[in-house]
Amino acid sequence: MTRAEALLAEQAAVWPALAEHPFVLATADGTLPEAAFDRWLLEDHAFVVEFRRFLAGVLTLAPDEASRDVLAGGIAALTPELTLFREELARRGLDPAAHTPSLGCASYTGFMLASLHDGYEVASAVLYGVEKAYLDAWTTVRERAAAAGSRYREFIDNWAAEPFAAYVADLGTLLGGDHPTEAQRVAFGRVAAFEVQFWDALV
Ligand SMILES: Cc1ncc(CN)c(N)n1
Repeated sequence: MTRAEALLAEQAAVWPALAEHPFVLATADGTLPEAAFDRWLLEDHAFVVEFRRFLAGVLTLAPDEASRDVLAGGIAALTPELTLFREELARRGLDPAAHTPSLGCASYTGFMLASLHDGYEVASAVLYGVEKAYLDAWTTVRERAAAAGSRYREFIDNWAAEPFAAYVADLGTLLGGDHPTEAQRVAFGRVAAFEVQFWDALV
């Protein structure tokens, strides 16, 4: 079992709640109220802004060029992702500069950025968890929404298509094949809990 598999296996009681969360299911079947999607757009835009700083920090900690190549690809992908957020926010008349992130969002991004001080092993486990959580949630949206089509197609394509799945697999590979360290296990558990509370706060 790889480190990534072991970390996920330990969260088997929590992880499925991400892909089965009411917010995710309502996004999939098209019943999500517009106001809830607006809330998510503002909160997740704020999250991604901080996430890019975190990812840049992980890149500076990475021990070799192969890892840095993977991480640099992740940073590059955030440019079109942020454009997608900002265009959708503008279409909806929402101003991200006027949005104060919730305490839950601020706690999550604060935890993420603080994990950089624990070094590459922990920060890379946090990164894997953050990205795997969205891959799994948005893959559920894609699978359930496929028949009906979706208003959220661009967001589905961002996180549930092959390039992102391949990137997340690469992030898992970067963790290596050993048993996770205790610090990685604790940090990964925190990511799972933060992801659930992020969705909970939006419904
Ligand atoms: C809360 C959250 N978790 C993960 C991701 C994927 N980077 C995100 N955009 N937002």
